[in-house]
Amino acid sequence: MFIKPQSGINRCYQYFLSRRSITMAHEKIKTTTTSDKMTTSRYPTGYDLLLDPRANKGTAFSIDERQLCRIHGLLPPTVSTPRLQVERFMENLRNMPDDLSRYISLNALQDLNEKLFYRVAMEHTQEVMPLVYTPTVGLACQKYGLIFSKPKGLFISILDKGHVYDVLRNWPIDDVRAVVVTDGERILGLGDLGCNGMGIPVGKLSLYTALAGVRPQYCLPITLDVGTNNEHFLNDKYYLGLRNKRVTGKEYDDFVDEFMQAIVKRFGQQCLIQFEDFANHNAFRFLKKYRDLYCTFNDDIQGTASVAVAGILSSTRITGAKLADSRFVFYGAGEASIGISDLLVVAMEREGLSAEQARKNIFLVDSKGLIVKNRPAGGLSEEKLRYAHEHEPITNLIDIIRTIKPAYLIGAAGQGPAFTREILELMASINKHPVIFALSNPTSKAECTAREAYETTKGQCVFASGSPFPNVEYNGKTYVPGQGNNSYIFPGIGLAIVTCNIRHIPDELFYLAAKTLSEQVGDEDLKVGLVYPPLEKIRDVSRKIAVSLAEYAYEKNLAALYPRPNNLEEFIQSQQYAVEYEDIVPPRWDWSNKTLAKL
Ligand SMILES: NC(=O)C1=CN([C@@H]2O[C@H](COP(=O)(O)OP(=O)(O)OC[C@H]3O[C@@H](n4cnc5c(N)ncnc54)[C@H](OP(=O)(O)O)[C@@H]3O)[C@@H](O)[C@H]2O)C=CC1
Ligand SMILES: CC(=O)C(=O)O
Ligand SMILES: [Mg+2]
Repeated sequence: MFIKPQSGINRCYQYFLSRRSITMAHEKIKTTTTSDKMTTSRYPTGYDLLLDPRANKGTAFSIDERQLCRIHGLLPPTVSTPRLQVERFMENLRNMPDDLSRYISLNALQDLNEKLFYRVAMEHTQEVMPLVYTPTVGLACQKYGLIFSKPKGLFISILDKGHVYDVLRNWPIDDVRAVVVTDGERILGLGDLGCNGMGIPVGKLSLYTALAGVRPQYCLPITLDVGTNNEHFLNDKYYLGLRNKRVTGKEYDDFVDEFMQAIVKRFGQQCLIQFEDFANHNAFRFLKKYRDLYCTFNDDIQGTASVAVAGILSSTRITGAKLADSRFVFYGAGEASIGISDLLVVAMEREGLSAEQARKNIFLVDSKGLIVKNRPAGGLSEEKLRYAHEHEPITNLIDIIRTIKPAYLIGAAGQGPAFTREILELMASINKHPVIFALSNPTSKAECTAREAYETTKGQCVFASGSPFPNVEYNGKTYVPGQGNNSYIFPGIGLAIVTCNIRHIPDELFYLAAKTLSEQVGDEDLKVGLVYPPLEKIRDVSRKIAVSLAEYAYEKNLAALYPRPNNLEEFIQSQQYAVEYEDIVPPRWDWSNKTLAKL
């Protein structure tokens, strides 16, 4: 496959892409066959086979395969089982000095042997997820200029304006079905990390595969580099992005427009475009602008809404209270909090309230205090205005809680510890089972820790957090904090979309996903405090979410895969990525053509 050179892209990079395109071309042949066997005709042989992450099995190649593929002697003589390979890798991983080293090592494994990487991630999800995702991915983004090794996605810069499609053509796979895109302006709660934000789409798409079984070849991480306002990076010699302040206004908007159109031209209308970690002032605008034109959603607004509402629905099984009778205080009034509030309104409507009545139960707090109609500082966006109360202004969170007396306190401000001992005690004095969600990421930005929440409320609270916390032993009981993170939602949504070609993503899908997720929480989970299913079940949970979304999509004529599979669950399961290595068999002699047959 020939790749047209792009000006400004160095030759090594071109060389890498052309090598990878050969690999991917092989991959394409493989995915269009029903056979589960690899033949030597479809994969590189010799040393090149060991450099192809999709085909490489490392020490698990059998002796026959080694001889057939001319790699005999390139590996030590003992053949490992995949199980032993996983154990060996985990042993090494655990011996590493810190989490950033572990992140780098996992990244390297993904580049070397993709199946082994996903086997490790699937069999050790609890241990590996915090390394490829929050919190470690936050640190990895901050250090991206130092640790970047091989491209895992596309960097499209504002200098490519007018040629975005040409850059997309450099991606060597045509059948891309899911793109996660960021412009790096609001990476977790860490702010503007510019081009270094690439770690986020890469991590999110790894979870598409590890948590839902979306095939990795369908996934494409993209960073739009329009500059950064982060002075630290502008002065950092290792920073890899453009060294200019962010381009804004019409030029930026036109660039994003061009990007959206180019994705459709390159990969088709059904290609999912997940917006991730755009700053507030762009996230809501783009969602409104593109939601009816493209197969797109904003994970920070809609995915987060879905996971939080799932946790809220589960929490009612512990508290016994109806949502309609509960008050909610959100610390933070941005993408996450507004998204959750809007979906919460839908949930309360299902309990019989009108939208207006539901909004009366929801109180948002932003950097200027409680959101009220007669705010002296003014400046309420359209989204905030929906939740503005007729109330006197209050600026202090503890005073707000004292006045509102909420059952739920949900943190998504990205400001770090804000739920003080006094606040947690106050919540416990108002409620038998206060619900405390500390959703901000990474861990350093969480509003409180799991231990602080359980200990201060004497084990009475229902707790979840955006980044994981270890179990807490308190008063002879083990509490298991759930991870209220959109990673419970977006992989299942992605799986439904890529398998059933869902063209469009209405809000209802996020409510459905929340309900389906909450229904997967068992009584035994609730007993230890979990409002989400345990991570070990995540692949099944994601599939269940995908099935319920696909059913809805077929009902509403939104799915383009025809004919509709009779059994959606079986069909979706059959499409999930398998980590088992494929056997390599010699090409068969085709007697009719007297040639070596290609399967
Ligand atoms: N667990 C999960 O799945 C997810 C977690 N998050 C996390 O949530 C956090 C926020 O993300 P997002 O909503 O997208 O960000 P936004 O920038 O959209 O919103 C941040 C909000 O916090 C408010 N805020 C800032 N400082 C304070 C303060 N001192 N007191 C009260 N409010 C304050 C801002 O106020 P103002 O409007 O006045 O500027 C704004 O409303 C991040 O840490 C992110 O990682 C996000 C998505 C998913
Ligand atoms: C989880 C996530 O999407 C965020 O913190 O931005
Ligand atoms: Mg995000």
